[in-house]
Amino acid sequence: MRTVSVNRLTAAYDVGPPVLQDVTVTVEPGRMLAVTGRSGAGKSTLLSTIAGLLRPAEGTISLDGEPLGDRDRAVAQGVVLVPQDNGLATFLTAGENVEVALLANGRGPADARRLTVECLAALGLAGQRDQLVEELSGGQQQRTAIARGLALRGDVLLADEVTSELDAVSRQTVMDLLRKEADRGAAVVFATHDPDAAAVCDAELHLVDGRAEIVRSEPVPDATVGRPNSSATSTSTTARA
Ligand SMILES: Nc1ncnc2c1ncn2[C@@H]1O[C@H](COP(=O)(O)OP(=O)(O)OP(=O)(O)O)[C@@H](O)[C@H]1O
Repeated sequence: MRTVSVNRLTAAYDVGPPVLQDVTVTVEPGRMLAVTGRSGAGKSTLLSTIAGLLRPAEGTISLDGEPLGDRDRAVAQGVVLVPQDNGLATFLTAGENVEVALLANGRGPADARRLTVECLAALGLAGQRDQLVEELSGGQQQRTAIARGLALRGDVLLADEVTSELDAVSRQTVMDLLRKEADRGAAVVFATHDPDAAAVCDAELHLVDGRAEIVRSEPVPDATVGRPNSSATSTSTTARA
């Protein structure tokens, strides 16, 4: 399992000013970091950069001290991304989406089938396995993407607003599953607008216009999804999550 170290990261797209500036954060195995901030603050950009989809303009990202490469290398390093737009192939079934990802990841067919069944069931989608993604509801699609991300058993799990279309019960299920991933030893980075979901994470990195402005580095006592949030904050820009 690997520690993610983001050190003085500045990131920019081809056009426009930097979207992230001087962001520093560490996520250790077994911990969950919430990345919060208003729409456009840079949450997805941070996750994309950790995923290897966007190269840092300045600063570094490393896994256990090993520099992160491009997306292919990040995949080989065990970095799993559940993207905001879910990234599913709509012309495949829910089961095929999960299974194909596992086969591409080097799992044998029997193992891929077993994990697919297990992970879809964990997300309450046992009955949707043979249904085309384009026929699923938005929330079911989101849960399928999470099932795929969990099935890959990454060392690092990047979950980009994966509870945005879910009802309270499903949201709680997903947060429990993300916690299980952390308990398995993964470093979990979870971008969210939801203060309750952020509060059940071990630390919180808050982005304002691409700068890390507020960081909570300790869990919120007794935090539960669905209850009012009472997140603590500090002024440090480094979270040892
Ligand atoms: N592919 C892109 N090319 C150019 N600019 C982009 C691209 N993707 C995002 N941006 C810009 O980067 C900034 C940060 O966007 P990002 O998607 O990271 O924010 P976010 O915090 O995830 O927002 P949201 O909560 O709405 O998903 C925004 O100003 C956005 O317009």
